Amino acid sequence: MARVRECVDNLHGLLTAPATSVPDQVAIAESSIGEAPAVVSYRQLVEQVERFAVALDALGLDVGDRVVVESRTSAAAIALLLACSALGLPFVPVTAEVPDRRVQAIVDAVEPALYVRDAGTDRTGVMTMDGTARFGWNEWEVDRRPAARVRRRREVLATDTAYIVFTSGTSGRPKGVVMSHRSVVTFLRAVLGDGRVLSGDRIASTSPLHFDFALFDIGIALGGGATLVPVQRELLASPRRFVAHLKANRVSQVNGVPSIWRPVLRHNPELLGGLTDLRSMLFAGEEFPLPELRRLQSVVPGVRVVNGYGATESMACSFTDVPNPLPVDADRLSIGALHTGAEVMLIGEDGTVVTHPGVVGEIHLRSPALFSGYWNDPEATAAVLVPDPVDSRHGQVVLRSGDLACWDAEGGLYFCGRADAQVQVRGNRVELGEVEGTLGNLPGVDMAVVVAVARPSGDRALVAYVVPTRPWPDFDQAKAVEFCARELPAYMVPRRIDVVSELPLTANGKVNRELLRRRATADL
Ligand SMILES: Nc1ncnc2c1ncn2[C@@H]1O[C@H](COS(=O)(=O)NC(=O)C[C@H](N)c2cccc(Br)c2)[C@@H](O)[C@H]1O
Repeated sequence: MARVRECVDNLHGLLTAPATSVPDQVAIAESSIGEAPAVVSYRQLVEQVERFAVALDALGLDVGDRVVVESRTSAAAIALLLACSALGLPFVPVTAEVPDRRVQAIVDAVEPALYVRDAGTDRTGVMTMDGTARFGWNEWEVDRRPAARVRRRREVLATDTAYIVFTSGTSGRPKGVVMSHRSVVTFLRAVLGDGRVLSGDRIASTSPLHFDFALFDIGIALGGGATLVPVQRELLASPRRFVAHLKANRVSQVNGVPSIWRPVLRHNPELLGGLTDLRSMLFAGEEFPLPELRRLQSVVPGVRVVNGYGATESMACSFTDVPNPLPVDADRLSIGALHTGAEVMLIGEDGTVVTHPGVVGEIHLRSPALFSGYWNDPEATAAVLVPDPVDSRHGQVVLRSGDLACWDAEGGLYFCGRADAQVQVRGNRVELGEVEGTLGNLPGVDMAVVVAVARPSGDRALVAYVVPTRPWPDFDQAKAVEFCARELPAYMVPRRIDVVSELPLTANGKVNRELLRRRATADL
């Protein structure tokens, strides 16, 4: 079987490089679940990668054959992903949190040559047509060998697929984001080049392996010769255990979606003050509600907070420091500090480039780290990898993000919601985020989510869900509606405002707006 050559861009090469310079540096610090060693050095990681590569090679797969890996973020899983990369086998990460129906849809779409799951999981509801195996640290068990195949390929190239990550895709049908080694390595090198990771860093990764945020964490930690500290999902629900884990591992950086901070901010914010090694936290995936962000800054005043923005289709594109402390009158965060080697254009509805401050346009990303396309979906691909709106003659495509934003006079770039989050209410365009921002200013409201519900009349009604800063015995809905009526035009005032103790989350930890929309439709 072909093995990637040293000089060819590949995740394996980038993430195992520190084994040459700092072989005894800890690569991954695992809470000692099962028999996996508590810490794994770069040398030990590379040895395990090699064992998996030999095992995979023995199965006779061909470059490009997909391997579905079901696992939590672990040293063994990372070693397996890197072994797949070395052999040019695209990995498709799934986790126990992904329901059978969705895993089946992914398996049916990618037709994996091999489905490997970590010994800790057992999933019976998924039919696979080819090879199956189980793995662990120093553990490899083939249950069903993959069918024999002709090996057509002789080299692993930078343009070969590193991974396919399925996104929920607002349209409902999951779309497989196909990322090449060249794209993801180019992106990670740029972020590392911007000096975001120091080799002594200990980076807590709180995202599930099926979410590319986890792949980002693995990429910058190992690519930067730092230490990755996986944080399992069950720890996030318990503030005491979450903080204890961060402290025990002397974590210097915590990466995750905004919701990972919600439980500790609500129940035990004082615990965060004890994290003396914590230097920075990076959030990404959705906007951080400003009341919560202010509270977070107040309990960890010296910690750098970075607003990471970007889509799986380019992994990410900007990392902007949040002003610390956030000015009192700030009602939005910039996403304008692009990593080196990327450029954003705002395109107006008329297709021209928007440069005037305050004018909203759709973010188009020019970058060498763009995805190859959606797996087996050329139409969806053509809709987002579009000709360069400035000059299409050179044939280069840019990523049409679906996100709206505007510049300010100082070059700050401000997120103005998803293009598909613009709704028409009684003929008026409403940016749901604007209504959410206003509700967020209501005293005692921690965060607010506003959804638009289609009415039989064809019009839309706005329904708001607010999370109070503390248990709120008698939320006065009339007063809240009155507050909105004073602050917003009539068509932007929610029809209902419900108090919820917490908001439903997606498998990636983002607010589950789709579920709230369904709930609002049922309630109305
Ligand atoms: N910082 C923000 N403010 C506001 N809206 C954000 C932010 N980050 C996203 N989004 C939204 O999420 C969409 C994209 O979702 S995604 O494809 O699932 N990818 C993601 O969420 C995660 C993303 N790949 C990623 C992974 C690792 C590091 C970083 Br840094 C970013 C974007 O198009 C935006 O609409």
